[in-house]
This record gives sequence, C-alpha cells and structure tokens, in this order.
Amino acid sequence: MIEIEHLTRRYGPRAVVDDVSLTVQQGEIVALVGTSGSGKTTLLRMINRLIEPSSGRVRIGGTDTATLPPHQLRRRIGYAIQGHGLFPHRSVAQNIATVPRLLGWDRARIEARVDELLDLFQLPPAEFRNRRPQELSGGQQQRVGVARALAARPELLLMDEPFGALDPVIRAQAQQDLRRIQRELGTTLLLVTHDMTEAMFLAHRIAVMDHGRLLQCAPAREILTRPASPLVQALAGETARPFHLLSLSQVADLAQPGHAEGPPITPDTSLRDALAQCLWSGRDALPVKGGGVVTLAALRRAAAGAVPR
Ligand SMILES: Nc1ncnc2c1ncn2[C@@H]1O[C@H](COP(=O)(O)OP(=O)(O)OP(=O)(O)O)[C@@H](O)[C@H]1O
Repeated sequence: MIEIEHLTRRYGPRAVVDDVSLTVQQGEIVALVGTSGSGKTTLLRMINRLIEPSSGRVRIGGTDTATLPPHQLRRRIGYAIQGHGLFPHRSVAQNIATVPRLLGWDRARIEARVDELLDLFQLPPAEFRNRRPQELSGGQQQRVGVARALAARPELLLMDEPFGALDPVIRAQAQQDLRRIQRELGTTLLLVTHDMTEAMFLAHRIAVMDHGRLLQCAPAREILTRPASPLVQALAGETARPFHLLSLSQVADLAQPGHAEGPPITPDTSLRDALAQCLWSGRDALPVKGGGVVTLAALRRAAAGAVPR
C-alpha cells in the first residue's frame, strides 16, 4: 500500500504539486491524468525520490520513504518511462538484470528471472536474450523496459507515459500485456497517461490533476457519471463519454436470452466494440458465442449510463 500524505513540491513560491493526499491499495492500478503541467510527473517522481518533496510524506508498506537512502528505495520501486531508457550497449538480458545485479542476486537466479520475464512478455529468451536494444522494434523495447522495471519483483511499479510512443495496434497489445502481467504478479501500479481511454482500460481508479491539485480520484464510471467539477468532466471527454462507458463493460454483462442472425460475438468483447459491430453490420442484435444476444437497444441504455447487470 502507498500512502501519500499532503505531498507538496514548490519551485520558488509556486507549488507544482500542492497538498496531494492519495492512498493506493496493494495490487491496485491508479492512473494519473490531467492537464499538461499539472504536476503528474512531479508527483510520480516524488514517490521514488527522483524529486524530493518540499513537504508531506510518502509511506510504502508503512515505511516512511524519507527514512530510506534514495538508492535503496529505488531498488524496491520499478520505474518505466516513455522511450524505455534502455542501456544501448547492454544486451536485453543485461538490461533486465540491472536491479537484481545491484541487489547481489546470484547468477543462476538472475538468469532464471530474466528468462521468466522474457517468457512473460512473449519474447522467446533464446531469440531475445542476447540482442541489443537497437535490434528490437519499439514495442519490443518497451516490453523490455517494463520487464526491467519488474525484474526484482518490486512491490510498486511507477510508469510515466510508457506507451506514448507506440502505434495504436502495438499500444493496445502493450496495454493488454500490462493488465495480464499486473494481475499475475499483483503489483501495485501508478501510471501517468494522457490517454483517457488507456486510463479507463487499465486503472481501477483514475486520479485527475490540475495545477498541482488532485481534483478527484475515483473509478472510471464515477469520473464519467459524477465528475467532481466541470474540468474533470471536460478532461474525461464529454463527447466520448458514451463510448468510454461502453468500454468499461463486456458483452457478457449485457447478454440476454434470444436469437440473432450473423456471426457471433465473444462474451469478453467490450460493449464499445459490440456497438461498432452493430452499426457496421446494420444489425439490431448480435448473437453471443455460447448463447443469448446483445441488442442495440440495450447497448444504447448502457451508453447513456445505465449500469449493466
Ligand atoms: N525543475 C523545475 N523547476 C521549475 N519548474 C518546474 C521544474 N520541473 C517542473 N516544473 C514545472 O512544474 C509543473 C509540473 O510539471 P510536471 O512535469 O510534473 O507536469 P505534468 O503534469 O507531468 O506535465 P505533462 O503532462 O505536460 O508531462 C510544470 O509547470 C513545470 O514547468
């Protein structure tokens, strides 16, 4: 668990992070979103003390981070940034092994961990272990960056726009990978993103910042249906709101008995994709694999904020 208490960072008279308090539970994903320059990166970097707070406190698993030497703290916290920050002259395996080596793990344990992570990120170890970062695609480099951040099984992973540079297809894949891996490992994750769709897909709660202040921290559905202020509403994207709401639920949540023509849709498809299929194929209902249907009428109700099930 991370407890952020009245955290403030000033540059001169100006507080760029202003009295922010936030608790993140073990295994939870919180996405930090907000206007440009609102203090998201500064808040993230105060957690691993790449930036020192002017006042306030961060506790990780009950320990006040100010009581630990920063280098020791950083070995307990994974950190992944846009552009990956891989060491160009080191192999993939050496990059991933960075923190385990600093922690003095023995060679066999490090090698086993590197291969385990490469497998987890679907990069076959025999093929990728000895490559240099420049011999990888952008998406592969990004996965190695996250694997490196996770290498020493950190209790907490901080990510700053980790998928910002990826094209939409690889980005969607990277988001799915991250969600799967986070579930498998149970890592607590704090993520800065500019992409509200990404925040909604990944996060249990979304923290919205503006001018250094935390305006609201709540599950996506609440941010969309009960924004704390007009600015939160604007940041959540007013025109995209129905589509965001649909993206939060799956066909399985809305399926009802019945029969419909055409190719079936799988129960784990998002309602947003189901709507797209209805519109594109001109159908009023889609059959669901395994039985039942999802109807355009039900999708419309869900898009207007009705909670499925
Ligand atoms: N070293 C510094 N000295 C003075 N001001 C700084 C310094 N670092 C950051 N700032 C200011 O602090 C504010 C918050 O910056 P920060 O990078 O945390 O914002 P952000 O929300 O991550 O922005 P973006 O979304 O544009 O990446 C900005 O106005 C920035 O100009």
